[in-house]
Amino acid sequence: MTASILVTSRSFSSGTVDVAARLNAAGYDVVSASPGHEIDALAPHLKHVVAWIAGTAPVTAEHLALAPALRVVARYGVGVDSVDIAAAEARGVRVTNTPGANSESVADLALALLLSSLRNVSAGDRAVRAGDWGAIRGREIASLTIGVAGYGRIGRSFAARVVALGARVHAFDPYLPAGSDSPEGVTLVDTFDELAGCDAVSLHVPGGQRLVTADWLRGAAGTALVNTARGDLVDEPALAAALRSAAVSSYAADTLDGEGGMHAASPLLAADLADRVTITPHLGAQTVDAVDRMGTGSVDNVLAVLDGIDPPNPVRPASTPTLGKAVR
Ligand SMILES: O=C(O)CC[C@@H](O)C(=O)O
Repeated sequence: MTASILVTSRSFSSGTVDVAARLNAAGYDVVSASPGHEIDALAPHLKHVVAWIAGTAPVTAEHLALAPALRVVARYGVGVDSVDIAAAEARGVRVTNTPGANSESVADLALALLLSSLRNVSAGDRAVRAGDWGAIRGREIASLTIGVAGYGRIGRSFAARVVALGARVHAFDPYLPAGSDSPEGVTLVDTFDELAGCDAVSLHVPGGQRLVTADWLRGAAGTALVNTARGDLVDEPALAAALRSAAVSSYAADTLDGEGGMHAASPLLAADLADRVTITPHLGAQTVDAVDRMGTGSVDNVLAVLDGIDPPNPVRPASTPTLGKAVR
């Protein structure tokens, strides 16, 4: 019987590179299943598969227990907050990801969301459709100090973009070695709290932790908040209150807590916040360019593990840092 590889990422076969053909050529069947990772939908496949190319939905100990032949969970993307890495390790299942594959794409979207917020693009579109051609005032990006939480690959790419447009950046990343240098226009700060005073803040840190809490929001003064990372970084009820009190001027995010199923109940989707809240359906990595790199990278990882060699991008528990309070 041919061994099977399970694919649950949303866009695996939609790039310009035929990544499934590489798996077939190596002698594996490719089975696609629900990106929501519902146990009932996945259980019949998990029984047989030797590898799983996974999207952003959780990969839990329960899934892993149903997959006796599984040798590798390859995240199609970067974030591994969705994978129970300890449970995988305990079962001898390797976990891999594709670092850098979507950095430029996510940084582009973060900039798009920031500019959209600053210039009221969504609110303007809604106004026109409602028959209103009035003026809505925004801010120039070059007049702003922008906080960047997480100064890794994506944070740096985003910072470079806004500095090129004339903004100043304050970046926070506790994993930078003390005394690290930063490029012109970027000042490294010591705490996430220091970013609350910035005109805008963009989040580029791993999920599984709460950074934007009611406490942090008390320090905000009209901040435009952008989140292309993970929905659980934000206390959504507290943020909805901060938007209503104008402590936060806008929220533009590519993610919601419980996205892909539970997100419809988010307090951030309330009708009275619609002009100041913009949400996109996790599009950050969904470019032709990033899809090709994530597909190629995840296939490289899977084939290496199945060939019995070290994958190019292994993930270990110690390489998943946290900055805020854990939420799981
Ligand atoms: O769209 C995807 O599957 C990638 C998601 C992205 O957040 C990542 O973890 O790299």
